[in-house]
Amino acid sequence: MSASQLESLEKTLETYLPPEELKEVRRILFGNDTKKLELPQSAVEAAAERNFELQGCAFEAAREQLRQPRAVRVGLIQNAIVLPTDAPVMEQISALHRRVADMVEVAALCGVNIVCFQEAWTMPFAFCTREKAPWTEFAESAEEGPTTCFCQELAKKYNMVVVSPILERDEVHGGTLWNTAVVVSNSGTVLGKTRKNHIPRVGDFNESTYYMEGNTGHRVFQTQFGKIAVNICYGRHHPLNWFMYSMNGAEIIFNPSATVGDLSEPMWPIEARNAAIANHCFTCAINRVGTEHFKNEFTSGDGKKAHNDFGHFYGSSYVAAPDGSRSPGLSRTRDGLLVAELDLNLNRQISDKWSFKMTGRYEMYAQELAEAVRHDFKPSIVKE
Ligand SMILES: NC(=O)NCCC(=O)O
Repeated sequence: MSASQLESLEKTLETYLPPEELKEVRRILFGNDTKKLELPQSAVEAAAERNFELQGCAFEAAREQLRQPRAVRVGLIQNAIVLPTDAPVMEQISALHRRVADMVEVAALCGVNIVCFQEAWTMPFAFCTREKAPWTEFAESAEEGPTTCFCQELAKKYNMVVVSPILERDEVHGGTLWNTAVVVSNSGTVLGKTRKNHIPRVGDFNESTYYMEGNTGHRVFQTQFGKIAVNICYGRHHPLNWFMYSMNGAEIIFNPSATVGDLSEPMWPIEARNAAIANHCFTCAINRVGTEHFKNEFTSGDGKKAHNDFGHFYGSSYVAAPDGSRSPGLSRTRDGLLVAELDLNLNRQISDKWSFKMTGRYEMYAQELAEAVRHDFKPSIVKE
């Protein structure tokens, strides 16, 4: 069986394990079971008609005496590109707008409050080619570009916060390019933008040809539905990156990504989940699906043969909670919408239980880190 044929880990476990064993395996692998979220029949039918997977689950928290539950519904959208990578740029963008609009409409039927798309969602993930044309033409203004205007319409129409990760062109700073997530409030105004802090230089992910390390720090966006942050793709390998969003108060951290099986699949289920545990918050990891073919061959700089594709983007988008539980993953092969209801009260409940924010020795780390980044740093090693 090829990597792109396996539907999902959960489906394989369900197919082959007897029910009692499956329950135990699920408990050990995935933590407390999430509740299945009943979704409207109209949404289920629309998803089937539009050929994408729809899953719903709920993370519950204990009832408290002084606080009401703080239920918020997030929607994670994963999708394949619609047109071939050599179709005209504007046609590719418009086709993706139409596809995602169809999926957001279903998210609205499911009562989603905050929706997040995958990294660089308006384009093929062409950074592997290291060619500038035509890929830089996909870049748009974060404030006024056609994609942001499109998201503003969706946000207003559905009273939904929209997190839209795009390739940004910043005309204020000489037309520079950035890997940026635009956060559009449910009122339709652009709340702000946040840029990818870390650039991969691994395998075919050589994105430094296109944009620089982000300069927006670890900002958190206060929305009507909670405080959110966006840790874009490769940032998920950096525990301190998650940590700093959490330090600024993030209750939900989205991780819009583009990554392939050969490179990262065993790490995928662990990293965002571990971040949720370590930072007492919810995390939402989103990855695109499909295999994208490029006209011109490129090499990975590893002595192997040149090729025309990255390999298989394995989807598997999921939500993780601060108690270590997680949602089922979306398919490895199909477009999908995951609707998860999160009771944000769980963050403080788990924080009160495990107290990582109290037991963390931040002053000590800060002091030692400040020393470690100096050019004349001497590692603290005790020798005989
Ligand atoms: N887009 C991106 O940052 N990909 C890097 C590969 C990975 O982090 O798995």
